[in-house]
Amino acid sequence: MSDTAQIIDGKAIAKQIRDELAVDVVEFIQNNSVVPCLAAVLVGDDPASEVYVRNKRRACEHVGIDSQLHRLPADTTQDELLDLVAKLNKDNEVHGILVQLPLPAGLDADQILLAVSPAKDVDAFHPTNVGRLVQGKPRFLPCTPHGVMQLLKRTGIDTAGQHAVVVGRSDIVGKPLAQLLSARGADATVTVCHSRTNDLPGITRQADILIAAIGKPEFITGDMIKPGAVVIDVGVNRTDAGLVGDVEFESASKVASHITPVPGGVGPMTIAMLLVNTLRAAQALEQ
Ligand SMILES: NC(=O)C1=CN([C@@H]2O[C@H](COP(=O)(O)OP(=O)(O)OC[C@H]3O[C@@H](n4cnc5c(N)ncnc54)[C@H](OP(=O)(O)O)[C@@H]3O)[C@@H](O)[C@H]2O)C=CC1
Ligand SMILES: Nc1nc(=O)c2c([nH]1)NC[C@@H]1CN(c3ccc(C(=O)N[C@@H](CCC(=O)O)C(=O)O)cc3)C=[N+]21
Ligand SMILES: [Mg+2]
Repeated sequence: MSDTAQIIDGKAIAKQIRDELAVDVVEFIQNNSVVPCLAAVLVGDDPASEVYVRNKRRACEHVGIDSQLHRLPADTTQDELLDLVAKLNKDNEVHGILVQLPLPAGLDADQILLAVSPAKDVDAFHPTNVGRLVQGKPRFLPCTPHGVMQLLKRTGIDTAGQHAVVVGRSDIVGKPLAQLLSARGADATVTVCHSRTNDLPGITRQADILIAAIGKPEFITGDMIKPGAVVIDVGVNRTDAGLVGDVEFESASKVASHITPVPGGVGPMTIAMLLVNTLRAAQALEQ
């Protein structure tokens, strides 16, 4: 076995997906005389959110999808935000709606996400879309989990029968990813870990596929990884040393067979899958 893992190049794979999508967008525009459009809602001035929203809009532009940015001040009220969402729901020019999280303190994210029309819910955060996913009848796949599945698929990693360990159980990443990995077709055997898990290293060392979605810089170290495992790092943590994942890349890459870098791993895939969902929303709404 080699002592250096193969790097899974999320940036390159995301570009490949965007290039494929750009062709479909052209065809959609020719057939419908309508340009797919994503509306992003950004409340307050969280610097990380600014970066993500800027990246999302740039990616839209590259594939021929229109984007709108609705900026609201940090002191926006729940009713003002609900009004904007209602307006976007009704707007026939808008196919996808994304309310950037986290929302400033005082706003109730659950109520806002519930107000987004499920047909325009390109994040797949609405309870209807979450329920459809769990029932195996998804309309949209959640972007980050779908991005992870595409990374595995396009790297030629077969998940069937493999033990996938997901560290993290958030609604955005851990939970839906466990769902996708264990779904018929993907067929992994999934263990979900969290902050109350006993003997985490003992469990992560059993993983054929280890996914870190924790939000703690370099938390997963090489000694927690089974030799030859595939390691997917979802974490994005800003530290004094720059942007790092939830995996200590240096030690992990000596043990793993494949590993995603941060940046340039899962992050660009999340954005690519958002664009895929926006075209899908436009196709369903315009047909
Ligand atoms: N690349 C991308 O596109 C995206 C990246 N991210 C990044 O992924 C990371 C996770 O995000 P998100 O899921 O939203 O985070 P959350 O904070 O919502 O969830 C973190 C999860 O990690 C678990 N956890 C925390 N500490 C430990 C520990 N010591 N041992 C085991 N489990 C632990 C928590 O457990 P418990 O439930 O018990 O609290 C929780 O389930 C972040 O770095 C975020 O920035 C997020 C979205 C997209
Ligand atoms: N409604 C909503 N939908 C989301 O999908 C959503 C959200 N809210 N809130 C925050 C998280 C986080 N997230 C990322 C998207 C892109 C990168 C990304 O592009 N990362 C680059 C680096 C970017 C940088 O330099 O900061 C990379 O990893 O290479 C990271 C994280 C989406 N999220
Ligand atoms: Mg990344």
